Amino acid sequence: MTRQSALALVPPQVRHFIQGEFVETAESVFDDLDPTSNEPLTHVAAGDRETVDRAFQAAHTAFDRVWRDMPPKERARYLHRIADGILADKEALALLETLDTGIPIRQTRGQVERAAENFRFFAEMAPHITGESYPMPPHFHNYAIRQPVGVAGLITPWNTPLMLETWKIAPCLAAGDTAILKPAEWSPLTADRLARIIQSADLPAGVFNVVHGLGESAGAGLVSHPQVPLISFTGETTTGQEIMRNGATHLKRFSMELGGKSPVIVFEDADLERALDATLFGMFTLNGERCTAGSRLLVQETIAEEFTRRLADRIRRIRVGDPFEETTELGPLIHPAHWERVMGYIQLADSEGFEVAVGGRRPAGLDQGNYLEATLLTGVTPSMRVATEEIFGPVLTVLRFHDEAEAVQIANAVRYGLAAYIWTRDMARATRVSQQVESGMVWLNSQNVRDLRTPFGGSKWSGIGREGGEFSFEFYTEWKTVHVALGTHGIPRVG
Ligand SMILES: NC(=O)C1=CN([C@@H]2O[C@H](COP(=O)(O)OP(=O)(O)OC[C@H]3O[C@@H](n4cnc5c(N)ncnc54)[C@H](O)[C@@H]3O)[C@@H](O)[C@H]2O)C=CC1
Ligand SMILES: O=C(O)/C=C/C=C(\O)C(=O)O
Repeated sequence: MTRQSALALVPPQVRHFIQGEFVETAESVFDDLDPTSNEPLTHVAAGDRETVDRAFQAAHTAFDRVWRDMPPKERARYLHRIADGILADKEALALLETLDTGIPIRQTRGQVERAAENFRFFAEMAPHITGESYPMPPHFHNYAIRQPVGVAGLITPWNTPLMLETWKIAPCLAAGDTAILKPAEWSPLTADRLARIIQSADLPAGVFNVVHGLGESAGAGLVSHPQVPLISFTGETTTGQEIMRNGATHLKRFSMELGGKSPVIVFEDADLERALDATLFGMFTLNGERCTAGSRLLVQETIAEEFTRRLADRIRRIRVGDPFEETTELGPLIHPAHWERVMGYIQLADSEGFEVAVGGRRPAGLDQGNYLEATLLTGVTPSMRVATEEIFGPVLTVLRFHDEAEAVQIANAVRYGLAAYIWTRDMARATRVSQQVESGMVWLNSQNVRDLRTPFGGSKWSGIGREGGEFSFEFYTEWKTVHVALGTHGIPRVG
């Protein structure tokens, strides 16, 4: 029933949204696939450099004529209207997100609420973008203001797409910039629905635009556009590297939210029941396709056997199946190519020497689509590929450590540095380890609970810059310093 309702919401073709309209273009199209069957759901316009430039002209004009100089409170009113529109359309958005990504419906509902909250949060911040004052009596009063920069290119991935898109669009618009969103090609449906909501909110034409298409054409077109000064990117580290190379010619400003291989460190004195719940939640929700997933479990050797046994029991009970069923906990992965990639890691068991303790196969009875059992890999050592590379699927690797020093050493032995989760009742140790671990974010005795005011992002190969609260505005605005002479004090004479 819900699946039928979702199918009824799919447009016959997903089109670009430019200058407040869904536009017809003569370009080619590509298929958007249903992850439960890999049958096409619809066709999507494949934007190119020309489409990007058309969107740029719209966004640039709107920036210049309407948005940059609109009082922030008025901008905020539009953002609140968009949040209202998202909430009013919550079930449709959740259905489309589940249809497109395979994320279970109970989880996509939460993601839609977070998308609305992203708009509310930045709407409330918009009037509070302040400057700095530097009095220099008696001759000068200097001050610095933050101004919008221009047209921002927002390039987003396919995992939890609506939430991640709105996490960029909301601060971008709140800051006074205009936007061109390039959604991921594997999950374009909620971006399309969001454009309809934004159209109904009467946002001035051109302030928000969507160019669909492949990374190498539409995405690359945005990155190489000479007049788009900002690129906010979330996606794979290797893509981020390419984007930085391609954007270097025009000295773009980048925000980079990249991959992760985050450790969950469980010490023997931890509240093991809660640590178990949090490990399962952090790894297996969003189908394991979560940038901050705690995908490397580091357990102290004294409790490793018992903890791993309990973990394995719970992982066997994870309900894999139709993402529209309310009881489903793990749906199909996004795309057959991604399924192959994740399976490729599991198939390294013999050559690398680890054990597939739970899962690792297509579940019985789910022959179509990209289903995979929740998987636990044991006997993993720190240098194995499954311990160092991002798998980005429902695959948890378990490693053992002897003491605190070894835990930190293993935690830091990867290129990534997005998140870390530490479980211990010894707060002195928790504090020490949180300071030594190389990651942008740490959660102590907690799962990934979000506070939108805090800096979100990664160190090392997990990113450059931070999103969230004031940190988003650091990216979407430019400081300008103004020096004001207060009198006619002497100027050193030259010539
Ligand atoms: N640090 C963070 O906050 C987050 C990071 N991610 C990361 O995203 C990845 C999964 O997402 P994917 O969609 O597979 O990433 P991806 O890097 O393949 O694609 C992301 C976006 O970049 C576009 N793109 C690809 N090549 C491009 C190019 N040459 N120029 C411009 N745009 C290009 C794609 O079309 C897509 O819209 C994982 O590595 C995950 O860890 C995902 C969510 C949050
Ligand atoms: O909460 C955020 O702002 C971002 C979260 C990102 C993920 O959970 C993800 O990409 O999986």
